[in-house]
Amino acid sequence: MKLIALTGGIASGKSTIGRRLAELGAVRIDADQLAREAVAPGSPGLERVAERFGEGVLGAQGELNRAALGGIVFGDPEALAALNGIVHPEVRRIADERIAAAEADDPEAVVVYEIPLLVETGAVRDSDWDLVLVADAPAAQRIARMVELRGMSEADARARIAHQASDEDRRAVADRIIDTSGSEAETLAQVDALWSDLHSG
Ligand SMILES: CC(C)(COP(=O)(O)OP(=O)(O)OC[C@H]1O[C@@H](n2cnc3c(N)ncnc32)[C@H](O)[C@@H]1O)[C@@H](O)C(=O)NCCC(=O)NCCS
Ligand SMILES: Nc1ncnc2c1ncn2[C@@H]1O[C@H](COP(=O)(O)OP(=O)(O)OP(=O)(O)O)[C@@H](O)[C@H]1O
Repeated sequence: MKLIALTGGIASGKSTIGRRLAELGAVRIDADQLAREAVAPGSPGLERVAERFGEGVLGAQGELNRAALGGIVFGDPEALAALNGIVHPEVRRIADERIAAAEADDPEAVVVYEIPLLVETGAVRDSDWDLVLVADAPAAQRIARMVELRGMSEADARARIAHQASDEDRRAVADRIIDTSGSEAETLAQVDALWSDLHSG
């Protein structure tokens, strides 16, 4: 098995790269999705979140009210650390389970773990990555994408970026960088080249 960590700042093209790798045959695991599973309705994770942050973070159907919880934790580092302490170990546990299952299914599998907060959560040190892959485009371009493609305000887009690790910090842990500042076709061509490198020698 080859285990790849895929990270990048917001709107840097991670999902575009992850989807292409999956089309080429990789097993794709998405940390954001696992973080949602960790606090799914009825999960022990959600129960702990409600104990810590109060019933006000639950919706009418007992589901997580993400906006309410976001309002509490983004702006209160202690609260965010408490939330991370509940969610991240669970994400890690599920990820390890999925990675082991992929390897059991195919010992030659390429597994791509898409994790936006690879640097921020310290996960870059936690696992034995065969390759750390970083999607990289200038912040100004990513802001333009968030504004034009997602209808976000420029101020919101800037605030999201300001909360994340810096491009320099991500580049410092990269084994390979995909430059996503060009066209989407240029991004995909770099992914295809990476895939053939993975399978040669
Ligand atoms: C607080 C929550 C419920 C808010 O949900 P919401 O859907 O409103 O926002 P979303 O998850 O899209 O996050 C928005 C942005 O905040 C940043 N962010 C999210 N979680 C974290 C975190 N733990 N630390 C730092 N930044 C974070 C990211 O840059 C992200 O792009 C949610 O972010 C959450 O559960 N976070 C903790 C779990 C986590 O770390 N998730 C990230 C994947 S491991
Ligand atoms: N060269 C490029 N490479 C990748 N994506 C591009 C490129 N040019 C434009 N885009 C567009 O930029 C947007 C961001 O891409 P994507 O969703 O893959 O990013 P992401 O890093 O997964 O985002 P998020 O952090 O918000 O999950 C998409 O709408 C994509 O079509």
